Amino acid sequence: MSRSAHPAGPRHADVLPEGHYSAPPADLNALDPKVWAQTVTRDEDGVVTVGGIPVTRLAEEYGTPAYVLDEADFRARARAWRTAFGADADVFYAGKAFLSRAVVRWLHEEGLNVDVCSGGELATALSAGMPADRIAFHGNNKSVDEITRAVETGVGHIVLDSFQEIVRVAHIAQGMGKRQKVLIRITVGVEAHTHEFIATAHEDQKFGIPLAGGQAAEAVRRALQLDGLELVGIHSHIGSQIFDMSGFEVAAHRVVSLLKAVRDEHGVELPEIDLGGGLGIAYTSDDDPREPHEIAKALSEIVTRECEAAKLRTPRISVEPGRAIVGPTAFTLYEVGTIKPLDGLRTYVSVDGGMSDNIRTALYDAEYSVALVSRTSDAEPMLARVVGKHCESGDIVVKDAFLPADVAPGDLLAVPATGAYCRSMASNYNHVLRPPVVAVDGGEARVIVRRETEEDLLRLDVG
Ligand SMILES: Cc1ncc(COP(=O)(O)O)c(C=O)c1O
Ligand SMILES: N[C@@H](CCCC[NH3+])C(=O)O
Repeated sequence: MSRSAHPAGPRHADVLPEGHYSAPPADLNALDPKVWAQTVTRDEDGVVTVGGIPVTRLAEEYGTPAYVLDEADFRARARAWRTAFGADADVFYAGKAFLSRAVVRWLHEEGLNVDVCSGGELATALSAGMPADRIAFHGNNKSVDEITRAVETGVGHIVLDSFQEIVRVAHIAQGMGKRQKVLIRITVGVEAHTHEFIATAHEDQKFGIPLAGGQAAEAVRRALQLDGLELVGIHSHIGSQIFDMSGFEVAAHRVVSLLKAVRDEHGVELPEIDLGGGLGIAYTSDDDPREPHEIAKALSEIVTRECEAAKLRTPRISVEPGRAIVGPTAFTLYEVGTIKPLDGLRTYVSVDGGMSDNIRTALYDAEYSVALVSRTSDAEPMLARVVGKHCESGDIVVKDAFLPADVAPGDLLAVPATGAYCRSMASNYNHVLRPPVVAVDGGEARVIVRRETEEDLLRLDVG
């Protein structure tokens, strides 16, 4: 990542604190289209608009903090994945990134399927009308109740994550007189270049069955023997927020090698492979994401080539993008509260949310950018840290950012690229209420997930 050691921030230029920071951008009022949703722009008064609506109006109507989601952008990204993979492949949107009924309806309309990993996500997808056979069920520790519901409702497939689960799902399906379609999730032994908490294909972590030591082959052997299961394929997901395509390519290669081994041992050609999600997005201008058509081309080429070489029928490919679809489509709108300049260090700019609406900075040391969106400013750049309102010094939203030095209480700030893993990982820490998700499109805004209320909190407190 390109990080300059010496930003030219005039107010703090004498003693620069340790940490990651870039030089201030040439124009603090500019909005880099790499990190902002597609319809975001500034109007002639300098106010940022999205979907044709000024953020000042959104703040007045819906309050802050709020996640603001650009529906046209979401649909365009979903469609780009659908088109890139074509009719011979399936795109399962990873619901863990952000799931709501509106989103499920958009996905349905755009021809995507959904991957869920809990009873709650399954219920949301079903209640919004996603046909059960277009839902895949994931998870490393699915409960008996979750498996039973998944089989009962007829989900398209269940992804088996362990030897115990192979037996458990077979037993439950057989008990219902059903034969459940399943894939086996394997760990291909790839070191994905991402934060260790979100890398999932190396061996020492909780997901999947290792390819190493013949364990994946043994899992296939067992699954093929059980009446309650119809083994249709192999699944691999190497991690998340990945830019380097080589990890996906190695994973595809290893999955095809297993298909070949299965054919050689059992005479069975498994018809499907799922290569998971994980494509990275731009959180700051330093990130250069790959496009869906690039990953589609790379994956289909390698699978086709290797299957031809092995004289295997080319399997149907599916993928599970989450972040790459929803991440860039939303920003979080905050109001500035207390401002605290620390001489020789940086200025702490507090906003009315924090780690309860975006845990990613605290959890993964994630980097974000931020902009003043309620007006433009010609003031000098000021090295700032955008922090929340929680009782925790790690409650940081944007660790190192340049904001105009005249930023003041009441200004609106927006943090782009918060569509994925922000609302879905939000908490009630300090009994702060989770923000709404406001969808905007063609000059209209509507709440798709409402703001939590104190009544919501107290309803659960039955003591
Ligand atoms: C099995 C599986 N599929 C898909 C995803 C979605 O990943 P991403 O949001 O990085 O595309 C995840 C999360 O990392 C996952 O665990
Ligand atoms: N929650 C993580 C990604 C993990 C995805 C689920 N396997 C993030 O915010 O980056």
